[in-house]
Amino acid sequence: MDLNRLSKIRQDLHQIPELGFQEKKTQTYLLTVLKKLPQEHLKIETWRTGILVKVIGNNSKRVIGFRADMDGLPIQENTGLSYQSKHEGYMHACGHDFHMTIALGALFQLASQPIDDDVVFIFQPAEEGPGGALPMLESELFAEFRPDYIFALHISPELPVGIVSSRAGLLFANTSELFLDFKGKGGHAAYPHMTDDMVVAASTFVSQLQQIVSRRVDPIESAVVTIGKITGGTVQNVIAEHARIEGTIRTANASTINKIKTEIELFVKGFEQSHHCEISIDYGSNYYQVYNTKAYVDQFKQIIQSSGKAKWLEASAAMTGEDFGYFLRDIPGFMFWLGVDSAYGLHHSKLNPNESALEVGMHVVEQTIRELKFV
Ligand SMILES: CC(=O)N[C@@H](CCC[C@H](N)C(=O)O)C(=O)O
Repeated sequence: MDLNRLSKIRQDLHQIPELGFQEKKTQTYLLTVLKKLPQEHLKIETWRTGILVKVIGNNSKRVIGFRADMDGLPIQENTGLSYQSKHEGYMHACGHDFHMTIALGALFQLASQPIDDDVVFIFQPAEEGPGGALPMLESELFAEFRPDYIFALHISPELPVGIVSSRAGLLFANTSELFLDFKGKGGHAAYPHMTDDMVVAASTFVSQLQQIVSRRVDPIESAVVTIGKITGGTVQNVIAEHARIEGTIRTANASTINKIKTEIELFVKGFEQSHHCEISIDYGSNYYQVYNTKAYVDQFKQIIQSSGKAKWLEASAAMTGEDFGYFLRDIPGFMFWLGVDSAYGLHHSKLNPNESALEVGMHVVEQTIRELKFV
């Protein structure tokens, strides 16, 4: 598949970002493209809003898996591009339009010229939340497609086009969402002493919460608590009876996340007393770390270094989360970063990846499928 075709697919997908498990238009679009491919080697099944596609090998003994995530984010796009999102308030700001396009490109190449083994392309919903990987992995349908090794990519705006980057072991963090609802007595703006003011309570809580990372977690461990959203109150001259904060916890070690949760719960108990309020905690969805299998990363690095299509860069572990970690907990494999050179990063309303990276990604995925040996 050439760059023009890849670019057309990517721009079509870019215009229809949908949230996790709502990827209906995306699924329909992908199925339409898939139906145009030579069908004799393909087995296509849908799972919720996702799709599993097997390219049946010439003489199959094993199965190779490649996963692409499908969902967008609740972000208002601000790129000014001619193919900007048509879904007001939603954007492919994490590159999943790129991931799906690259998967389709590699699938097209493989369907035209299959290898001996079967290759499964996994179009997985809901990576940003609430998490599609774990329920898909546990589904009866997935058992029919289950690969013997699996890999995936994520775009990296910070890296130039042509760079491929990964590492053995930990690549992405353990994550847990964090939702806290504050309830207390509201009232007239002029009589604060007769209220409990949940806006003051929640904002105090947010700044003190950071001390859990700085004073309760061993500094040798890595941890992040980010609050990305705070809401509360109804109007400017009424003291709020409700506020809500929404965030995420990230740690390099799976056990540290439990330590942080215990500390948050202790802190909440004391805070409820001192601020005369009730706080409910919801941890939302939790993702297991992305931990790459060394034997596969070592081979992948060799393939990249001898490919002439891309350059290798040894990665550092990052605090990003990915439910692909659940696939890697069960099935050996790896994830890698693909350079797309954007001045604005992941989850930014101006993210604008360079489309020439689509071709690099497609070649790297196809070549890896053709050359990587099972270990
Ligand atoms: C690659 C990436 O950006 N992934 C997301 C995953 C989010 C999981 C969940 N909603 C959470 O916030 O914990 C990320 O924000 O790292």
